[in-house]
Amino acid sequence: MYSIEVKDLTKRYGDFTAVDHISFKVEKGEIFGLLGPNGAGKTTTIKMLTGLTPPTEGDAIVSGFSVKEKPIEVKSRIGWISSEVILDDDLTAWENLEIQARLTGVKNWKERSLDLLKYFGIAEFKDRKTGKFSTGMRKKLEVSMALLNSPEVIFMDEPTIGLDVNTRATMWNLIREINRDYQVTILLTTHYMEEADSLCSKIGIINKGKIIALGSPEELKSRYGGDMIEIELKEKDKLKFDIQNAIISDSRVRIKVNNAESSLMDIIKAIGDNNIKTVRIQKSSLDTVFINLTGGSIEEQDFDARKFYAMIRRARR
Ligand SMILES: Nc1ncnc2c1ncn2[C@@H]1O[C@H](COP(=O)(O)OP(=O)(O)OP(=O)(O)O)[C@@H](O)[C@H]1O
Repeated sequence: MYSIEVKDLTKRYGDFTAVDHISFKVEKGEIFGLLGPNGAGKTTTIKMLTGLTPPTEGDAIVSGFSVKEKPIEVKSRIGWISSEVILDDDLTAWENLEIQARLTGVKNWKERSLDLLKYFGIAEFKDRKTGKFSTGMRKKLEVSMALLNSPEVIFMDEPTIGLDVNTRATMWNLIREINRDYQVTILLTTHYMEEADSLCSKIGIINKGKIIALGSPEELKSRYGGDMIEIELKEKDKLKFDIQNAIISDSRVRIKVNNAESSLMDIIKAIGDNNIKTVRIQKSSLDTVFINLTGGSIEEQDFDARKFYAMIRRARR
């Protein structure tokens, strides 16, 4: 049984195709990750799946309703957590919950809110203004708000972007716990490989509006993975020959191999150990999957996004 069925979903802005005929299914109770770099089309996909923007072509059935034909029914049955600020800092946690209840038409919101605040261990702070909340508490409140209408599916757009390592770990636990305890299906977007790898039972890798690979993290790694040897050269001009499967950018050479340990000595000999500054081995990961599929890494393509979100965080303080 599926909570989400996406078929040829497409969004065009004028001549530009932001999301290009994507199709995938998310089983009930699954944590599905849409993994891709900045500008890949993740937010646009979430906006279509949550009924916020209509698709140009294709459709998706979310919680039994078409996002194209019945966006209001979809909206009332789902939870949504965006990467942007959604709490009103001048209001208390309780007041934020009340607004959410009114927006989503939840009748028994007081009882449900208290249960959720207790579940997340923040009930004692319910009358405190959220401006005084720590980032971890804010995340717990945001998740409580998304669960208020007892949704079958929760959408999370970049749920841990800009969070420090500890808060990110807290958020990962929250996601696993609500998936287990509230049996909620979760579709999250991320550009963090380790996040998709650790949390998601199934991943769709999205790049330039297209899903380029679909499967469990293990399936993707065994199908498209491989080890990566990364060598930093002392002088890049001295590299006078071609190395098979090498990606060269400035003084950095990345070489895809089946097994790093068994290929390393030959590669070092070929480059010449007097021209090598550092050597790093990366075992098969979703990063190598992405590099193998696109020729570049997600991190490199995401430089601007991270700067942008760091700026938002600074502005928020
Ligand atoms: N309203 C819009 N009008 C025109 N182009 C848009 C609009 N919204 C998004 N785009 C473009 O569509 C592409 C996909 O954007 P989207 O925000 O979905 O990407 P993303 O994968 O979520 O990346 P990010 O991590 O930056 O949010 C980008 O090139 C973006 O500039």
